[in-house]
Amino acid sequence: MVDINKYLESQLALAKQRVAIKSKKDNVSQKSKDAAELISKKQSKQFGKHSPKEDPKDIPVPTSSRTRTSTVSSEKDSDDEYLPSEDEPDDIINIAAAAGPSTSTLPTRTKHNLKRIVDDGDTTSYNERIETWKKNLAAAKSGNYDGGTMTADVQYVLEGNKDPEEPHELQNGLCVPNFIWRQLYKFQKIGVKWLWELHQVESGGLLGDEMGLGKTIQIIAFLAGLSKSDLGAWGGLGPTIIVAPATVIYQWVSHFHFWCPHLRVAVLHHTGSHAGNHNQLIRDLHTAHGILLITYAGVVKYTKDLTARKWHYIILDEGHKIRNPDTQVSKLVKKFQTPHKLLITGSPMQNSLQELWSLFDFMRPGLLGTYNAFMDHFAMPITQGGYANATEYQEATALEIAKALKLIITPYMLRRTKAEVQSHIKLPEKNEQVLFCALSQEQRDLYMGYLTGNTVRSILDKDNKYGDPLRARILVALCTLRKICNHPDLYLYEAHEDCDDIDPERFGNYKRSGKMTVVNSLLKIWQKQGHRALIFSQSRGMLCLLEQYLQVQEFKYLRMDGSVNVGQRQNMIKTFNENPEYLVFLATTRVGGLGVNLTGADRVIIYDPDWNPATDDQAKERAWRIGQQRNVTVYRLLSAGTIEEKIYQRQIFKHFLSNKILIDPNQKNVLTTSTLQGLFTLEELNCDGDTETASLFKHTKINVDHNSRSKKSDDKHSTESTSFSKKKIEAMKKMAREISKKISKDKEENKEEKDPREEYKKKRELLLNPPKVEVPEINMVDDQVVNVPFESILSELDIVNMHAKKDYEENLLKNVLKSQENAVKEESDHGEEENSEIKKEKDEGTHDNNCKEKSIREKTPERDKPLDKFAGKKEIKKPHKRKHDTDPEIDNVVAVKKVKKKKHKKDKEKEKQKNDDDYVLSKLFAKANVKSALQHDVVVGLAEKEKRHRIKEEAVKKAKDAVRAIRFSSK
Ligand SMILES: Nc1ncnc2c1ncn2[C@@H]1O[C@H](COP(=O)(O)OP(=O)(O)OP(=O)(O)O)[C@@H](O)[C@H]1O
Repeated sequence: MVDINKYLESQLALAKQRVAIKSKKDNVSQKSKDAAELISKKQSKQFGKHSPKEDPKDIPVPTSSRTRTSTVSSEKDSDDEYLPSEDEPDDIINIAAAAGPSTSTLPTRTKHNLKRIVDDGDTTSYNERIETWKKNLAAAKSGNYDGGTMTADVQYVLEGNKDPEEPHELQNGLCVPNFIWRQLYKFQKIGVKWLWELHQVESGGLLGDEMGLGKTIQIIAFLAGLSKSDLGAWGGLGPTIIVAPATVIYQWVSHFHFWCPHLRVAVLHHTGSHAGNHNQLIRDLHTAHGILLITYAGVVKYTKDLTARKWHYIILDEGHKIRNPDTQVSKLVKKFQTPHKLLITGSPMQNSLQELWSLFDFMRPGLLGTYNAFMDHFAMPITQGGYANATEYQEATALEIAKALKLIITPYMLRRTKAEVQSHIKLPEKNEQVLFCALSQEQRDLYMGYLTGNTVRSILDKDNKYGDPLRARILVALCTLRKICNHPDLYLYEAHEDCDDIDPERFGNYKRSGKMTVVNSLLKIWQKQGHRALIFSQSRGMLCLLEQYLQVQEFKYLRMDGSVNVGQRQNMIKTFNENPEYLVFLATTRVGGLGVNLTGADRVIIYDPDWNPATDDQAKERAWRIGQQRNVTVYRLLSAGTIEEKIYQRQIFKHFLSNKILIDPNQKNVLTTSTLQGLFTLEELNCDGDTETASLFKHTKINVDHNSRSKKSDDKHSTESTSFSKKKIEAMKKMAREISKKISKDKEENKEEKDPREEYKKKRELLLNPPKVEVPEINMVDDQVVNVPFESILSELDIVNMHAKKDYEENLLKNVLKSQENAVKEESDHGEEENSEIKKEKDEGTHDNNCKEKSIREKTPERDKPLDKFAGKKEIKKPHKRKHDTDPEIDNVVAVKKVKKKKHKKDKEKEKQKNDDDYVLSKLFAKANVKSALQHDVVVGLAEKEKRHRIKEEAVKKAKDAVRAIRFSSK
């Protein structure tokens, strides 16, 4: 039976730890208290302007004054950028302003002389383009082509095909030009056929393929088909409107010009080539049955003139922008009178089910009923059933309703994931990690100062004597905390905005921000390794600091945010993709993160998380898409223990919700809603050295061998356990299971007595003895902690971890050690096998290392030796020093590289990426104060799903082959 004294001892240690944390919290510097006071006062004044009677939902969030770092005078206030996201701003035309900051502290940004893409708004330039295209085509046909603007049909002819007009005819007469059709992937052809089917039944639809799978080309191929087929009332393709975010409208132009050069494509925007009256352009385009490209803001602006005409097609690119049914633009796009409404988005559902309703209300009005009916009968039960504390009945109901909803929407929504079509597109690997970065001492001090300041106190005050709108206070406080997480100066210069004594040496210095220190390490390693990076931040202020850093380090970069002219964005992207001299593409998540192709980069940093996971997902998908040749690694940076962790947890919940409808109604949730109090605390690392989220999702945690850590590492939280070999941990788990069993047995024996710790034991057993640790059923996390209240999980995990890791606990377990002997022996044998394998390796260093280790072991005093027979295994597994393949100068390379004989090329590539990433991680752990790392896609439960899908696909393929084989054999 477990010794109750030991149990109490561990509880006591935990309590002491908490007291220590609390006393640390009280230790906030005067400087930080003053700053918090100043800011709280300013914020208080802003709250005072609002009437206490206002409905919290309608309260505009007060905007505080712009930070000094902001470079563009006309930009919106930076607080907006930290709030739950809405639209990206259209462009701000004043490029000169964007070229340099207002203070002399920042170096001037280099201006890039980028060419623009010209649309067909201006009749003369349109006619010239058509002339040139026809000449090129004729030259290609006659063999005299000397390198003009390339189009898909010219390419087709140059490849030896005679007739560029040759169509590929689909059932019922749609003639897609063969020069496009042959270029489509199989799943894209299916997409075009699906669009054609919808057309024939006069229905709208949602093309929801995952980002980067070529939705644009599918739409263009379909429209090209219509325009080449003499069908229906419009005689083929009638006038069409495509609404798209400002950043991608010129991407559409260039795609149309390449794939479908005969169509007239004009941009209705002040950057477009049309000089005259907008109504004239609308009229011309309408008559020419052309394509009118317009931004979402443009729809609002020109709505009267646009809706006055009949259009054949209206297509919304990044159509999730109308996910809120109450916005003006959502209401306006629904006014167009045509059944042919298409919506394109890689993130069909981002936050809630009401969004799905809004999208369907545009392209298939009535299908999901009225808003109220849908919310009552579908959205509410599904959401309720998703909470971790849902009853069994609620869960079952949610499941059935989610299934029904999926059935209803399936015919009108086509969504393929990259995993599903991987065999067609052969995308390289992607590795996605969440890095928990420690705050710098200064950030920590400021953070605590603000938490104990007036604004936060007023929020947490239950009586809310202040009478001003709580929601506004919360939002402002959250924004402020997020600024501190990014860099102290984003906060401090708000506090001291009237003061002019900026120290240029100190201002924006990367060492003062935990996350920037990580960025610094990453970029330096990546530059050596030949990688190129995208860095996304929510805030332009932060972008300025990052820009300043890049300039100081003399890293070549490009920067794109709302201040860059819409007409130039496409060329900026092209320049980055084509010129490897640029190490970094810096962008705001909302401007650079949507719709664009940035495959020139193979590394992505999401500097700060958005409340909406889809915003971050969109951003990271800029690099991992068709056209990418190299393995991609994505790092999401989170400041450990702060509001950013809470945002990440919220993201996971939202992921769960959209997966439930779009992928698998069986998905279970793991998190309950966190309390207000929880948002305004600074969590300390637990006794395991983990952050809150890392311990919650500990099975997705990436363990870097700490032998590869720098010896100088001052990480006092690093735990002994992390250097245990996998097998030792496994064996420990086995031991832990034995204890659990023993506890259960004891409990059984004393069934009559109600043990107050019964509940605890049950949960502990669940945690210690998870049903499937390595291969999760649905979501690794679900299996273990579902139905356990969020708050209680954390403290219990602490105890469990201590049980599993402390030596004294191992002593306590002596009574079960015997039963483990066989297992341990087995492992020992296995270890010896490995040992002999290693010995076989011709690397002489191996032997040396083993010898060295042996001598060290001999010198180790008895009490410091590893406790049991694991010791032998640990020595055997300890990797010999090996220089990293991509960077021979650096020691301390990633260890635990198993010796295997033959590997396939793909495995090798995979391993190389893993080693690259492990190496980067080991450096980060050693130098840059990264506290822990999680595998993001595993956290959101998708990786497993994708794997299973692939397995299933393979199985189905096998079955089909088998059927074919039988048929063939009978013939
Ligand atoms: N069949 C194809 N042949 C060649 N290139 C292709 C093909 N399909 C897609 N691509 C390329 O893949 C990239 C991604 O395509 P596209 O921008 O249309 O993706 P998307 O699905 O619209 O992504 P997002 O949702 O991020 O906007 C583009 O560079 C495009 O040119």
